[in-house]
Amino acid sequence: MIGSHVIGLSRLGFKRDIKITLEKCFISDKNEFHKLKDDLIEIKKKILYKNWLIKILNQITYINVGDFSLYDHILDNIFNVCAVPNRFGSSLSLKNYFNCARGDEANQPMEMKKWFNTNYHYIVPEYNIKTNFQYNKNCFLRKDLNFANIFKSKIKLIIIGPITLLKLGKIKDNILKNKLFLLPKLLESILRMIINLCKLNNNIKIIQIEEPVSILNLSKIWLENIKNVYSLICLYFKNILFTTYFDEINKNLINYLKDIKFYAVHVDLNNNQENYFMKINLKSKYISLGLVNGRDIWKNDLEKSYYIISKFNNRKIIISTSCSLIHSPVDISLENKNIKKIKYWISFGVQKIEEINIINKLYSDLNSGLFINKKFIKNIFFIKNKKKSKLIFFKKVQNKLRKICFQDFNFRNNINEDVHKNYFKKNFLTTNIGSFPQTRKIRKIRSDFKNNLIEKIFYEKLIKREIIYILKKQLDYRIDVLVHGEPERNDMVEYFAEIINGYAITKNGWVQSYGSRYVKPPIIYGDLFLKSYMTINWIKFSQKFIKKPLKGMLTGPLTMIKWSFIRNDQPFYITAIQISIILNKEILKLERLGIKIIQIDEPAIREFLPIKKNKYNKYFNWSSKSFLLIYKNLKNTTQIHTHVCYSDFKNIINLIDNLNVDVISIETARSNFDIIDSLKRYKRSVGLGVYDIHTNRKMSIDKAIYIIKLILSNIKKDKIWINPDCGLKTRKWKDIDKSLINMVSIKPLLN
Ligand code: MET
Ligand SMILES: [Zn+2]
Repeated sequence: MIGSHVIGLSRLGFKRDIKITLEKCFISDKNEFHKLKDDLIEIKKKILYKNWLIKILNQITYINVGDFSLYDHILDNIFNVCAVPNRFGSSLSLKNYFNCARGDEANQPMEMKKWFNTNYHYIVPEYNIKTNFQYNKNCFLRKDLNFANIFKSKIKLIIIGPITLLKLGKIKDNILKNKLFLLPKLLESILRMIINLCKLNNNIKIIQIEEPVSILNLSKIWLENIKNVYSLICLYFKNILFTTYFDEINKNLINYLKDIKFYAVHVDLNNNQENYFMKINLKSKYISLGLVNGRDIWKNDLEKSYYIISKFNNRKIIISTSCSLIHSPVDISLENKNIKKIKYWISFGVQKIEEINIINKLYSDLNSGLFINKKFIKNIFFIKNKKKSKLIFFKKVQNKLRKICFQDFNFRNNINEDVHKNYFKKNFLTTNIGSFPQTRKIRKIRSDFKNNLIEKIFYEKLIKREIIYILKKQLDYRIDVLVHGEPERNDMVEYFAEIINGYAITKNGWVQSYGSRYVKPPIIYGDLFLKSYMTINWIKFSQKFIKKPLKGMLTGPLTMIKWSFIRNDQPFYITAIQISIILNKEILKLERLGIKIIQIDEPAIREFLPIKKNKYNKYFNWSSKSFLLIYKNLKNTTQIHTHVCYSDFKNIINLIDNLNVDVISIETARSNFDIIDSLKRYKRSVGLGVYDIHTNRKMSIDKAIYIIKLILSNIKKDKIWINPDCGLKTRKWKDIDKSLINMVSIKPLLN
């Protein structure tokens, strides 16, 4: 058998075992915390134990220590080297670890950011001139290593490399000019840590140092430093597994690394990248092939994997997942009838580990017993079965796709601005982004209906009652353009996915988003088409009750894809176009109903941006095309809004411009000067998200006015709308009442 390993494993437990205790810890006082802590550690041990056992049962060469985290692995690594931000003091306790992640009475939490192009958020390290790295002798790794001794297995120690730890961090003072200044001390602490941990447990046979920043554009000075750091590390340690994932390693970096004697270099073969990696010439003894995709949910095509391996026949190889399995749900065997029809095409985390075992056996001994051959044959069967399944291909959809031509992309070139102005004559129009508080009552109505406890008619009656309440509230606040409030939607993507054919919803397919927050992305498995209209019923009803304009509310194709698991048998953009065709039908129906404004949310538009700059244009091209298709045959008098949930749109301002929407609503509550600058180039209307809905604090009138006045230097007042910076579903009525009154009250102060 050749060697095998798994880059990382899910930390949720099979049934989100850790969530409840974790969340209790977040809100507990000192005494309670003390008691809860022991429970938490017990749960963690159970999860670790199961994770190790799965690997052992599947004959994976190494069990992992260092891939578990109670909140986030970057935060763990910050604690490993004592880089706690000053405002949280120097304590390395678990309580302080949670304080850093969640904030405490006095301090803002550390920032979170999306982990490369995934939906996982990591905690952003903070540095300043005084950051004093040291090896934390009580780091979590130590305890986990002790515990791992119950198995006598070979251990793979996992840490985040010093370059990634620095590069992803933020400088928090005005003195430190260059993060690389901190590198020597950081490197020293990491070396000390590895030496100490290896002394502690001599089952550590291999050290996975993750440097995902290797896929980014790196300046010469960073490249030189990576070379120096790893030359030194590999001088001390002969068993370093240099680990990259998500994309190709930066070409220039390969030159810098070519003489370093790594034990192995791990590469992600997820996107047909084998040809790229076949050619790279590194001195590592082994190449670790990330064959089993850690980011999708499809069965590995074992035949294809075998073929890829054969291309590397001049190298010594180890077999692995492309990246950590935290991006994939835990175990398909927990699924019930919801995805019964497609279950045999799917692999979640546990099944992916089994696949590594099969690939390994296949490769090592083609004549291995009947058992494995059986699994291989079964795999070939299911892969073939999927390729021609009637569940996937629908002639009607395929025909529509084939017929799409240039004229179908409505560029909205001849928008009549005067018509738009005639509907809404005032400057600084106010509106909302869509959702309103999801009260316990609303959730119960939905879950009762789902569990067949109430009839459809009754369910609709109850939801309509909620809509009326939300509409009345907005009239009280004197909002100009109203929304129905989305009480029928749990999660916006899941809501639409339930209605669209070709989508499946899992029961337990949870994936960590951050800390104790998990998401359950629906699965797109086949051609997408509508079973019925998706929003019309609710909008039609709402419209009857008000004279003021009502905004229709849809989710765009990019978000529908990015927040789902998608097909691996066709490119993204084909799936996007299928969604756009559906949205087109819906939007035309809304127009026919007399809805004059329609919002198509695209909160994931930025997350989709490829990692490599040279892929930006391709993304801009297909994503804007799919958006323009939604407007096919739409009148130019219907006003289109979109909403994105972040302010950092420096790199995508051109893309947003190409969507040809009339109004884009963005987050400005935590505004910085970057947005104001970016807006200089933007010629259309902008909805300013002046109310920060991510905290339960009341909206500040002064701050909002200050920001709007700054923005007025770049955008005319008849192009400015005022709104919260996202939907209000996570807020309570008592929080939003005052804030929305405040929001409307700033209008007269601006005119
Ligand atoms: C994550 S963006 C959310 C937009 C959606 N319309 C809402 O208001 O909830
Ligand atoms: Zn949003």
